[in-house]
Amino acid sequence: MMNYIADPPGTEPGTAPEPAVQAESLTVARGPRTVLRALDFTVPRGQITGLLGPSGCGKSTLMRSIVGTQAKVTGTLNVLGRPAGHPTLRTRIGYVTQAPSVYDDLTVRQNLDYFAAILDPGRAAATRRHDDVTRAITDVDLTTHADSLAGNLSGGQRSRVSLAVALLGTPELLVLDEPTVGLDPVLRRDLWALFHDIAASRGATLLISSHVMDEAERCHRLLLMREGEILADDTPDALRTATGSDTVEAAFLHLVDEAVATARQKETTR
Ligand SMILES: Nc1ncnc2c1ncn2[C@@H]1O[C@H](COP(=O)(O)OP(=O)(O)OP(=O)(O)O)[C@@H](O)[C@H]1O
Repeated sequence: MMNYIADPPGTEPGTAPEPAVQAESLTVARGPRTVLRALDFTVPRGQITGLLGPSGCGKSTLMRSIVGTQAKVTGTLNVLGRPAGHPTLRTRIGYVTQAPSVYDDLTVRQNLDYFAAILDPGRAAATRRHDDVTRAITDVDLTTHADSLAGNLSGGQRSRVSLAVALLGTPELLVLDEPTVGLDPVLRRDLWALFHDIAASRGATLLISSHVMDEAERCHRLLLMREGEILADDTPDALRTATGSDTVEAAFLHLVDEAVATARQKETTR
């Protein structure tokens, strides 16, 4: 069962804002296995936090827990001041899964119209929806493809349609699961510029997973994961300095070696 922490002291106007995500002893089982083990971390508001770690370490499971679609979650997990999965969070969070979730037989604009109508139903909302859809298509640079069938787009363009869906309704928290996989370097650079613009101009919080370590350098903060645990929770600069490394990749490898050595030491002293 999940617990809920009431707003911590210090959230009055003029004091530090509460984090976008706050986890204590967050544990998740998938099938017979515990895939996230007693995680404690926070995701600060208005910044880009990168969730980095090797394939299978639990990044998607952590993201699914935050957006409220993961079963068997225990411990405490607060999102935007509510327990994860709370119905009022639905329109406040944008979530992009690894597989683009778009309808191939609809155009880009029709896909967005459809999802916008689900988010904000009713005839009176039609004008608002039209504006939201046009803005989201512009944000992801698909204006010239607005009337193309999604099924005729490239993989990268389809990923951007999914991202545009997540941008509908101007969410406060964007959870993006490996949004740049398979994209060419120019598109990756442009998407990261868009992520920074969303954080800076709208004050949105972005949690972005990747296993490409050079993308870590583009984040304000990093959560480095390995085998269901968080190895480090800090800024790229602080991680490089603490480990005496030139890159985040080298810092990550340093931390992995340290974790393996500590585990071995524990084994031998048992
Ligand atoms: N449906 C499932 N049932 C049981 N175990 C699962 C299921 N999905 C994932 N797992 C296991 O949970 C662990 C974490 O998986 P998860 O998809 O969260 O990792 P990830 O870090 O996102 O990996 P990737 O980078 O490859 O997407 C893995 O060991 C995986 O085998």
